[in-house]
Amino acid sequence: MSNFTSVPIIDFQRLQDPETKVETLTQLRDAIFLVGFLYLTNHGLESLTKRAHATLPDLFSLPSETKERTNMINSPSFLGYTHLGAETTALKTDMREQFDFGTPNLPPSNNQTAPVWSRLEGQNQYPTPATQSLVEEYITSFIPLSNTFLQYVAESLSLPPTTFDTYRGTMDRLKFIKYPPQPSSSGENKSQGVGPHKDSTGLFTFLSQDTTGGLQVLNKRGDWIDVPPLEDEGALVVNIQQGFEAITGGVCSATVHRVVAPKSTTRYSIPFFMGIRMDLTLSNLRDSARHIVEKVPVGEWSDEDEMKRRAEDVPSEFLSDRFDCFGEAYLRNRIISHPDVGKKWYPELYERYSSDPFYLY
Ligand SMILES: O=C(O)CCC(=O)C(=O)O
Ligand SMILES: [Fe+2]
Repeated sequence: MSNFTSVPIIDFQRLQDPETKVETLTQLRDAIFLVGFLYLTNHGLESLTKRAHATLPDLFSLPSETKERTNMINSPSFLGYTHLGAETTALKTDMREQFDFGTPNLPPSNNQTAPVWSRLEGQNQYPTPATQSLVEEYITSFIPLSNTFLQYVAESLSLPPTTFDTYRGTMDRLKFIKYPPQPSSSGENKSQGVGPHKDSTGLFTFLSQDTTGGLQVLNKRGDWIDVPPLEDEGALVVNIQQGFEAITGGVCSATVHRVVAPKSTTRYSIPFFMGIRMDLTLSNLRDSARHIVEKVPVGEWSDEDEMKRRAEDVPSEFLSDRFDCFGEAYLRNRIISHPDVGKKWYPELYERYSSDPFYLY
């Protein structure tokens, strides 16, 4: 990551228009290489995201018994409701409330010998039928957008458009999040909406945020850079996840980000997390990294050595030999973020991960 001071804007229509495509692919490549975050405008799903946001105040105002009936504690797949204060990031409590959903109607895995992480793909818990239809429509609409985007990313790196298609997982994730206001008097401990992290469940995240603000990304100098809502309210914030970082050997790194809790208004956001194949092993990842990195032209980069170094020794937990495959690293992330759920469904892994400092951050 370089010392960027703002997040670039990529116009999706200009990527699709043959007249402007080449120029926009260059902007996309710079956003991917240098920042790891971008705004995506004119993507065509603006009315859907607007409609989804309009439902969130009522959804979160449902009686707590209704929300609690869908508590994530019921789900070995970490799908469902998380009340305020039940999630931890970077060892601190996040001041947010949320519903996690996954791609609906996946075939159930009945295989007794399936690896433990295959339980991450499971059934949703819906608080209302209206939420179910909204979630189904939302995920079904974001799958083609994210797939097309992934092909443009490949093209922007001078790779064939389908280069990353085989890494695509079967389950994407969607979250509806509420950040209630935390007045300054509530103390330093409560200013964390979500703590510093890299997204860890897949390839790219597509986030729809409201007009409140609070999302920040970390540049190489260690400065937190604001990612404010744009005047174009339909813009999505897109960022690289650890899965994409791993398959590109760190050439495209996942940028650390956080949300500072709002002081006086409620903030809502909706991230869609594009899934990655969970059976990828460390050697698959290393091979793909080598194969992809070799082809990415670094010539125009001002600092070729920096690029090579990143490609070789990126500190990605998904390239760590502590984990056999991506699904295992992903499961560890879920267990650390939602310790109560982890303890219930995966007691041995919970013990291992929570007693070894390596696993905690
Ligand atoms: O709410 C946001 O703006 C970001 C949320 C986020 O980073 C996450 O849930 O991974
Ligand atoms: Fe995130």
